[in-house]
Amino acid sequence: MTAPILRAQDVTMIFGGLTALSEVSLTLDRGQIVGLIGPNGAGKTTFFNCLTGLYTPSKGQVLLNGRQLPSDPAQVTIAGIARTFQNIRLFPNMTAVENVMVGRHARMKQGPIATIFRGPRFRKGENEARDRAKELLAFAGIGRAGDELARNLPYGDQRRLEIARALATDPQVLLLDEPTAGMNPQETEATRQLIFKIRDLGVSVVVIEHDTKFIFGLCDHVSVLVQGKLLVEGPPEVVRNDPHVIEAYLGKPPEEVQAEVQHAAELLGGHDKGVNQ
Ligand SMILES: Nc1ncnc2c1ncn2[C@@H]1O[C@H](COP(=O)(O)OP(=O)(O)OP(=O)(O)O)[C@@H](O)[C@H]1O
Repeated sequence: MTAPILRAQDVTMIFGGLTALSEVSLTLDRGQIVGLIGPNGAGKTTFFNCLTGLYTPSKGQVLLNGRQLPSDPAQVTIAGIARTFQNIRLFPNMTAVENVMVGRHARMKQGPIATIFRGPRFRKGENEARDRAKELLAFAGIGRAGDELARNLPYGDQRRLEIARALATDPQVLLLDEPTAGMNPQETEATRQLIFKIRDLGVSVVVIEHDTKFIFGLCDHVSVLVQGKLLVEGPPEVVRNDPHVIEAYLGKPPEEVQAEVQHAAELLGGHDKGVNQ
């Protein structure tokens, strides 16, 4: 068995008097898609921030390929972790291609002299970055939008553009924070297929989403955070039917939920179809 690509161990994050995360652990294997769900304020984005060097955990550690994560986000990108944000963060007045090229520059080795004088080596690097950006836009399904300003793109395409830009850094691990927020069902399904394609490239993915149906139809493994603590984790079919998870979402006590699940199973002739389908 190969070692996990990413391992967060007992990550705790305290802001003043508020414990936003308490001893949260997560293991991401190569080629795996892991989902992170939980109610508002559960600590999901804070956890991503700990995985990208934006926050240094108060306790615990994050290991990428068995090595301690750098504490600087730019170094984390170079080490192989890329992310998208809950609120889209594009350069609105740059074209789609230029936005992706910004991601590509994290990987380029242009020295300051080459950049200042814009010599042949600089131009070669820029041309390569542009070609790669176009490839990635096509991969993300928005190849036609290369010359459009980011701010003029439809919302769903902006989200895809963010993913293309993250991929331009050649990540081993991609963290997606609510990639389908605000999308219609067709865009959501297209995003699900895009994430499968990304996984097929060999990139391991962690996804935060409120849409549990999307998560259960996408992920190999799901972790549920509630009030900064890991409530349940496991395969989607196990997590989906866990009464504590249903309680966290529906606000009902586990016993009541269990009774409802039982009742529904009886009505369906003994076939438990699950509650969140
Ligand atoms: N920089 C910060 N300083 C102080 N408190 C913070 C900071 N960042 C997050 N928090 C607090 O930590 C808790 C977890 O927030 P976080 O944004 O991680 O939750 P979330 O699960 O991503 O929520 P949502 O689903 O609404 O995005 C919240 O109580 C939030 O107010």
